[in-house]
Amino acid sequence: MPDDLTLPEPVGSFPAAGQPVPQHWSRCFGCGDQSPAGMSMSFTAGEGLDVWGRLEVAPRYQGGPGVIHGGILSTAFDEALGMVCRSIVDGPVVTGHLEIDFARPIPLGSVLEFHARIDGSIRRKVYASAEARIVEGPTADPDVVVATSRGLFLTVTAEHFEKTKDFVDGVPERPFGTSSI
Ligand SMILES: CCCCCCCC(=O)SCCNC(=O)CCNC(=O)[C@H](O)C(C)(C)COP(=O)(O)OP(=O)(O)OC[C@H]1O[C@@H](n2cnc3c(N)ncnc32)[C@H](O)[C@@H]1OP(=O)(O)O
Repeated sequence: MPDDLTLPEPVGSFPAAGQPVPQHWSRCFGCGDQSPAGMSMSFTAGEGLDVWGRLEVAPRYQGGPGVIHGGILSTAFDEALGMVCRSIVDGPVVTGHLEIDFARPIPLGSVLEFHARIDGSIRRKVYASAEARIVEGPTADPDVVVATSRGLFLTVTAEHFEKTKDFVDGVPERPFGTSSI
């Protein structure tokens, strides 16, 4: 992480603490309510430049026997880190770099809570980090961090999605948020 990062003020469009952070795109696999095969993650604004996220670990997310697939967990972190970028960016962002540390097995049937925060930004780059805890399920322990993540997100303009908008899956009824097409 660069050592000349700054911590901007929150943007006016970001919800107040404790309020839901809306999906950024209804067809998003991570958070969209028009993505039937998706993960339906939900998010709440934190007290500062942070968000809380929730994922129910469905049986279809299985990787090894009885545990979440690492790619699913990575997707959840991608979503959580992208969501927290909305606290300081009033426009689309995309993932440039994503790191995950898998600390503990996560059984199917768990409910994961994610806490993501802004570490700083410079130019178009936003650095964010997050951790996950199991808050419901067979091995729930809110004091144990089961995985952590760091990511770099780049602000982009609407033109970023221009080349792919013809490939949108379905007709979105509710296009809104930072990466609406
Ligand atoms: C609310 C939103 C929630 C979203 C959740 C889900 C998010 C996603 O999954 S998005 C999908 C996955 N990501 C993508 O498809 C992005 C694909 N990649 C790209 O389009 C491009 O590489 C992109 C936009 C990231 C960067 O390209 P470009 O805009 O040309 O940036 P570029 O000018 O090269 O670099 C800008 C800066 O970022 C840095 N940078 C770019 N990529 C990286 C990288 N991978 N690692 C480190 N630094 C990088 C550059 O070094 C440069 O830094 P500096 O300002 O210090 O010179």
